[in-house]
Amino acid sequence: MTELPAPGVRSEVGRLRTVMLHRPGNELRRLTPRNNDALLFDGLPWVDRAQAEHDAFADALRGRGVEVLYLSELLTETLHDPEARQVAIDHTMTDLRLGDTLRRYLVDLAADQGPDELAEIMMAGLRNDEISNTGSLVAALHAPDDFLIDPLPNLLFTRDSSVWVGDHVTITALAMPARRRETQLTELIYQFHPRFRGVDRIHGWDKEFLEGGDVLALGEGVLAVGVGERTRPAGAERLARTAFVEGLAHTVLAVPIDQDRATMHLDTICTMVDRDAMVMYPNVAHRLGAVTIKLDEDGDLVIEPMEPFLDAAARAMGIDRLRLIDTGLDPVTAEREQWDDGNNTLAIEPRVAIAYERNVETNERLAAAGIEVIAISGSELGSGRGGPRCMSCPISRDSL
Ligand SMILES: NC(=[NH2+])NCCC[C@H](N)C(=O)O
Repeated sequence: MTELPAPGVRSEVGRLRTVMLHRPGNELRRLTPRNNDALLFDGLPWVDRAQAEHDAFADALRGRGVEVLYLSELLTETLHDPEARQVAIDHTMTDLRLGDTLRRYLVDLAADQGPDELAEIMMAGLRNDEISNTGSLVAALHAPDDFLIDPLPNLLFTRDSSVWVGDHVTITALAMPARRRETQLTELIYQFHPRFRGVDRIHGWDKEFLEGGDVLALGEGVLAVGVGERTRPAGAERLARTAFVEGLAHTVLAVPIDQDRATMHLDTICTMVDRDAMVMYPNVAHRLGAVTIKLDEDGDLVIEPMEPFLDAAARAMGIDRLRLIDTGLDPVTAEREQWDDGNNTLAIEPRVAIAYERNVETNERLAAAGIEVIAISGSELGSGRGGPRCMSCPISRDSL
């Protein structure tokens, strides 16, 4: 039997061995023009096509020797464990909106389901017209198509709901109400799935907001954490302190980003494509700043004054210069391609990255800079505003 690659991620570009994806499922069929904004989608994806695009993404990874794990399969396998089932049901049903009668009904209903059906309820949610008479005022007064358990269409973006820092896994705390429940699922998987037995977990879904799309492993022991619409300063501070104390990092850069949908995570602005090179949204490249955080001998955080991100990053990484791949685009093209996740690439080894094909100009500039671009189509996947990096959670990468 061949050994499974040991879990652990210490860079953005080390050879990718294992990744967790989520093939979009019925949770996407829940999106309507009335709920898509709250559920953080800019349109209504054609689900069959989104699945086909996602299968092509997974094939591109497998074609390069990457092991693809699916969140839904891990979840279903996890739900074979009676203790995990109990925790899953308790967490899913804590919502105060339900009231005691409906909660009791739903707990019983959930307890009767097999692992597949229970996983499906946890991911795709439950509508009022999908259950029968409950004797609950809450159910009686809700419209038939109201959700009693909300669907999780953003599970697709596995980047955000957990992030490996060295050999520890971070259970993140997602800022938007539509995504909060996602990290209860990732916590369940990492806590109970046999594959992850013995793995140390840090942070937690009940902690300060911290999203994986904001966390970049710039190099061994160096993290950059975007702080903006999603990750809050307190979330970045807790991650920094924990990473120092656990010996997972020696330097953390906190990087303020605009609190806008277009720049919701640091990885919508920049991603690494080589040991010492990034592709970055040109409209912000030279005004991005960073605050360097370290730990002193007394165990106190040392927080340095703000300086240009590229300088702070190079110093922390111990290199002369962090190369910026200048996409040299005019500001309008740059803005369009940034919106379509042109800067959100997934490196599978140094100088090889997966990117959306639609960002023609950004991809040309990457190729001209010596980066092999594996282009995938994302016309439907992109309607949730996330690219290849957002749609992947690396579990194992080789050290550089
Ligand atoms: N790492 C990322 N950039 N993730 C993108 C997440 C997109 C998702 N619809 C959201 O709004 O949360």
